[in-house]
Amino acid sequence: MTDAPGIVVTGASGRMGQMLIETINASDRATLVGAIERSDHPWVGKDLGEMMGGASSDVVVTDDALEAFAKAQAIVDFTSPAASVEFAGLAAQARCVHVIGTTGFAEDELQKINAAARHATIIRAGNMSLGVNLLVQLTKKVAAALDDDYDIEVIEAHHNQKVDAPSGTALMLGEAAAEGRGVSLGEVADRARDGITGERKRGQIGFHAIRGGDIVGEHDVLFAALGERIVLRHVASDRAVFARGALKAALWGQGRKPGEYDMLDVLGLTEN
Ligand SMILES: NC(=O)C1=CN([C@@H]2O[C@H](COP(=O)(O)OP(=O)(O)OC[C@H]3O[C@@H](n4cnc5c(N)ncnc54)[C@H](OP(=O)(O)O)[C@@H]3O)[C@@H](O)[C@H]2O)C=CC1
Ligand SMILES: O=C(O)C1=N[C@H](C(=O)O)C[C@H](O)C1
Repeated sequence: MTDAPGIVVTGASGRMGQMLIETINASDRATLVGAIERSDHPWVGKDLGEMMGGASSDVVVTDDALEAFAKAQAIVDFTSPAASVEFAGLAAQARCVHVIGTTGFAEDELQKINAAARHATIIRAGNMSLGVNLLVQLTKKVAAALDDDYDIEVIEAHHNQKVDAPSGTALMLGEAAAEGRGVSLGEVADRARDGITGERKRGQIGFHAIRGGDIVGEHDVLFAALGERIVLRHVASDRAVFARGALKAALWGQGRKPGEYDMLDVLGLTEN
């Protein structure tokens, strides 16, 4: 018998799903107790270890999320917005901590997650790495120190399988810059330049998305003024940084009261 919390990974066959499973299996602080895939997925009903190309394991991949969640203390979920909204309801029913790494949510989906957090402990962040969360705080500080003479642009690069843009991280960085400046991101964001756009408007925060090859995740926040530029940069070269953050979040959430938290809370980086 062990005190290590039992964790279920959703989207087990995905890029992050497999990385999370390896990270949990390598840890002595948590135990993998379930793996979820959609009902029509070829892994369902099969041994997880074998599906990942290794030795057989104690876990059989299932499409019955509620049954799996009922045996767990935490769910780690990097899937799709629609799936994460559904899992939030089920995790709340099962009284599990729900760690959400999924990005690309629409406003109404975020509201549903927020509603689930009235009954459940949810930790959601568009990027679970320590480095990006530090960059978020730095971005806020630099934006607060500079005026609108400094044009802010957020540039992100990802692999060619990514389906959402701007990335969740780029939006976190844009929010941090807007907060530092004391403005609402919704009012100053410029997410699509094409054709005769006219001159850049003072105070805008621009977003640019590069997609290619196997780029894991790269983010620059550019502050450009007359005669100088400041660039804050994070480069992820291994998805393990996200998986380690997600596992840390699942452990941090144990015994925490219901509510929606983020990685700044988990990492103790929230400013008073
Ligand atoms: N917050 C962070 O630190 C990070 C966030 N991400 C985000 O995580 C998400 C996943 O990324 P990635 O792993 O690269 O994507 P993948 O497409 O490789 O994996 C997603 C997995 O989720 C599964 N899935 C989707 N819907 C369901 C469902 N209803 N039930 C069960 N499984 C489902 C997919 O199955 P199927 O193939 O059948 O659709 C797939 O196996 C993205 O939103 C990405 O932006 C990624 C890295 C870091
Ligand atoms: O889809 C990805 O791969 C990533 N998604 C996250 C995002 O949207 O920012 C985090 C990371 O950059 C990788």
